Amino acid sequence: MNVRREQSGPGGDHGRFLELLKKQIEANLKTSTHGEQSAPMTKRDMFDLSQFQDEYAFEHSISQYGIQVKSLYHNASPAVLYELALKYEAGSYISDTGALMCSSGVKTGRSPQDKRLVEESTSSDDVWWGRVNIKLSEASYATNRERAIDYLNLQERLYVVDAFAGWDPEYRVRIRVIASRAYHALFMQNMLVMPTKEELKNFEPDFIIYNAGSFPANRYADGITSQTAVLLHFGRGEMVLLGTQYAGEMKKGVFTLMMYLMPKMGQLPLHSSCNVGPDGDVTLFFGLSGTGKTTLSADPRRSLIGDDEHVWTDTGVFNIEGGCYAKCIGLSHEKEPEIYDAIRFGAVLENVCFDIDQRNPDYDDTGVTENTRACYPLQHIPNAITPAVTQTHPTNIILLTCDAFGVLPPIARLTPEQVMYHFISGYTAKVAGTEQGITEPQATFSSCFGAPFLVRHPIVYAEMLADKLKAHNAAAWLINTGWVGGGYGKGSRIKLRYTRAMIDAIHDKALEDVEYETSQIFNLSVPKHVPNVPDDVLMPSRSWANKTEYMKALSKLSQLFVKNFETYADQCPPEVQHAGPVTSGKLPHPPSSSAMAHLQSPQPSRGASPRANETEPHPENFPEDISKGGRLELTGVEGVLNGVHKTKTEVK
Ligand SMILES: Nc1ncnc2c1ncn2[C@@H]1O[C@H](COP(=O)(O)OP(=O)(O)O)[C@@H](O)[C@H]1O
Ligand SMILES: C=C(OP(=O)(O)O)C(=O)O
Repeated sequence: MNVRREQSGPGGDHGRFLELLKKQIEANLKTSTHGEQSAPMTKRDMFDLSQFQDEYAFEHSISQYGIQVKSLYHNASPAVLYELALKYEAGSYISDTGALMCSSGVKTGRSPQDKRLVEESTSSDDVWWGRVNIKLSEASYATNRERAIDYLNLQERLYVVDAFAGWDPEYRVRIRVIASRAYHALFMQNMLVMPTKEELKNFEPDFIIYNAGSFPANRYADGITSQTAVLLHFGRGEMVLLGTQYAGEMKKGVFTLMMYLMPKMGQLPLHSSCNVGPDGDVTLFFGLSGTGKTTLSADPRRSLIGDDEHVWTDTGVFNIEGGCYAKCIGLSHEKEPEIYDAIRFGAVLENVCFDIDQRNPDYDDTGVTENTRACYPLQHIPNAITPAVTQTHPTNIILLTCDAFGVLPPIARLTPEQVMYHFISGYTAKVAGTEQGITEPQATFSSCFGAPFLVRHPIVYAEMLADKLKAHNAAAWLINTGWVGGGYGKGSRIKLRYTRAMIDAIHDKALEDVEYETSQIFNLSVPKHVPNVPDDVLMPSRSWANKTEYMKALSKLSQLFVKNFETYADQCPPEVQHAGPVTSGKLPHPPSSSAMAHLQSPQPSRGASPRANETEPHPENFPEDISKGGRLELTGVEGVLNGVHKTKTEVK
């Protein structure tokens, strides 16, 4: 739809209806008396009472929130949004392949420290309060909400997007975005699932995003600490954005909503990508931002379901989103052809530098940010499946970690207990740019590989995953897409083609009959050979030139794992507690009971059984305290539990 709507002035609802009717009749008359002979009326010109009713209902609905702007662009076509962005939004251009290039201004990544959840009666008991979910009072929310609406009301024109979060009609949520920028509207039209004309009729949103990101928050309001505010109110079904125009906040706001809602419906939301093989086998790739979900799920041999946010339901998996949001840094046709070619008319390029004459993007230029992005509809990927739903349960679960210490093997097969341990731990690195203030990879524990988006306690999601794994017997793998041969600054990021070869080997079942060896400390089962990957890349103890440095880094990382897991240990069965690194021959925590207690220890039946590796040096040969000298430090937000720490969790 490409509808520009003029909103009513005084005269009340009835008056407005008549006014609309009059306008339409005049337009029809003009068309039918044009020229000597009656010009044929287009379908759009024809009197259509139902269209009036829809427009009327829409306007009525918008005005209920106090929005009084005259020009509303409702689910406008990409072409119209392009024109408006180019005309009114500084820093907007068309790229040589037809993408809309936009600037998000000062904020070029998410602002997790400015995210707040309103403490209110309908949701408060379910929330994992702490540093991820920081409380905000109703009063402070009201102040900032009003500020956002006041700002939106000052605009000449606003953009409204009505669309769904979720491809499965049973679980989808109706989202309305009200924004002051055409770029934000196009972004969300790509990222949400657009309704059909029929579905748009009587569309009453469950959740509204007020995006007033070009205007600062009131930093003197109680609980607000900067001019940026990313506010969620589950009771009201609302999100308010002030002081950030980074479009990723909206999509992650919707994901946060799904992280809250889906467990209420007994379904498991995951920060993961998903694709399907020619035989219908489904793979989920879990990972924090920058670990490779988008890159690795875009695979010419497999069909894409989605690149970032999914729900594993009782019947299969559905994508929450209608599009992808890929990182562009270092993008080339050679390395990532599907993503490169998806950047064409309809796609949004965010904060990408380009040649001023030719308008061709320079994907190597980090002049604005390292977090340059492309957002495009799923349909821009040649083998994407829409509706993005599969009725099959996953065969493979791949945990992606970007290890900036460079000590985790590039690929390891996990036992069910190890999956739970690593899922709960969520060890990875934040890559530069995705969050404000992160300028180089920082090691972090981001529970469930998505701590910034968790609403409930991580154990809630972990227990649901344990149930799914038990029921569907998926094979699980840990893939380190981070550093090899040394940590950040010394080693190098593992070549994408090697990671792809490992993923291919998983899908080709080429790792079922190879020999495995066990890595020390982490006790990970590592294949000795992977087709098209040099053997010496596979085991870190061999890929590091300096073995002493390696043992120091290994020892340090394992200590960090143990420390981090202390927070969760009392909620996990002994098998899961013992599935982490063993640093001193002593197991860190006493056994306990939990919903995960059904997990049993034996290795999964697939493939050859791992064999102990006799060649690796042992860290106890390197007794120095390396925690002082390490180059990488853990950042604080993830992995640290604050506030409510539930001893018993249940799905509500
Ligand atoms: N071995 C690798 N595996 C996956 N991605 C890699 C690898 N090496 C470099 N990269 C780069 O890392 C980035 C991964 O980003 P992306 O796939 O968007 O992550 P996510 O979807 O998890 O946020 C891409 O820019 C990709 O080119
Ligand atoms: C958009 C984000 O995530 P991803 O890179 O996973 O898309 C983000 O973390 O801001």
